[in-house]
Amino acid sequence: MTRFSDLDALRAACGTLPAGSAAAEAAVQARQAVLTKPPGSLGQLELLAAWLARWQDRPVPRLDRVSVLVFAGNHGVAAQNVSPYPPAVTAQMVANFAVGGAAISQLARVAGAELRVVEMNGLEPTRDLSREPAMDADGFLRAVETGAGSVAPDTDLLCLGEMGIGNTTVASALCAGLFGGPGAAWAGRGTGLDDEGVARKAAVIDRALRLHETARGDPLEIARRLGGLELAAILGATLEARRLGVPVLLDGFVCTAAAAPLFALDPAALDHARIAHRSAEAGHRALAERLGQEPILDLGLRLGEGSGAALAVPILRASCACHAGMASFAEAGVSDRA
Ligand SMILES: O=C(O)c1ccc[n+]([C@@H]2O[C@H](COP(=O)([O-])O)[C@@H](O)[C@H]2O)c1
Ligand SMILES: Cc1cc2nc[nH]c2cc1C
Repeated sequence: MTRFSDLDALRAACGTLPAGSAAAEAAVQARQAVLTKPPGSLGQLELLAAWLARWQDRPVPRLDRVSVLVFAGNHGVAAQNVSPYPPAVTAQMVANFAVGGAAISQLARVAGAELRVVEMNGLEPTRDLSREPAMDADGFLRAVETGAGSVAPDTDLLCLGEMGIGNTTVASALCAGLFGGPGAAWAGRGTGLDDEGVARKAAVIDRALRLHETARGDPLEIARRLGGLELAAILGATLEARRLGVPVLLDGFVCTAAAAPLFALDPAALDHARIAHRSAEAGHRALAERLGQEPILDLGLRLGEGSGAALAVPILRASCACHAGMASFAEAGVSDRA
């Protein structure tokens, strides 16, 4: 079990990341070139097979064991009237996950993935980040460790998701803290705020940015002050997956923001993690661009729970099936001359 004694220990772990297998990626590219299709004609499916191979360190990638991990947490900033829903909904939805009644329950089943839900700190809220740091160092580091400790080493693909009323405010504050810009540049409707609600949310974020100004330039300190427990767990799980050779699908805006401090520390730190879909939440387009990623899907979802990540799994399964199962030109007796 990974333990981090202090923020410096975590920062050091973020500075020593495996680079993935260039040989496995090259093997996929070589095989793609002889399969019965014009070069490049499977588009993203070809690129995704190569990506999986690199991070699984397998010349023929596979998806036998796909896991969806949903971290749930509550947020002190929810007291600022930044969500249309009360924090009690977080626990109610966790109960709904347990009995299979949530969207992610169905989407994980469709994806052929195991679903696990991790309640952070008994769903006790963090402190209100517009008034004080959301977490102390110990609380932040234990949450990162919980995330890291939730990743099973034999996982072929890890889908990350979250549940937490108020956490689009947290994610927006985190983005503004990491990448700059006022609250208004990152605040969106979340679960359904009206225009007045979005303006209130932006003002709450601006207050938080002023309060935590001294943390600017220190991504982990920003994650501690302007983040949340389930976001810290997502950061920890993403980091541990890199160490274990497990490719990651990040769900929408909240998940991507949670992993973004790793990118701010090292722009290569999320090379093993793909944004599964572009959320309709306002800040997600700019965030994906900031991370240099084009999301795999764009279906207008704005749910969270890992829903977009689970939805991308069948695309990756198709990518693996074509790569492993297609015939070569020689095997099929098809002319490879254009
Ligand atoms: O991640 C996203 O793209 C996303 C966009 C809109 C809403 N959510 C979900 O909605 C909840 C947070 O919304 P809110 O309005 O309470 O801040 C939380 O449970 C998230 O999973 C998530
Ligand atoms: C009902 C509901 C379901 C959710 N799933 C993720 N965030 C959510 C927020 C609400 C309000």
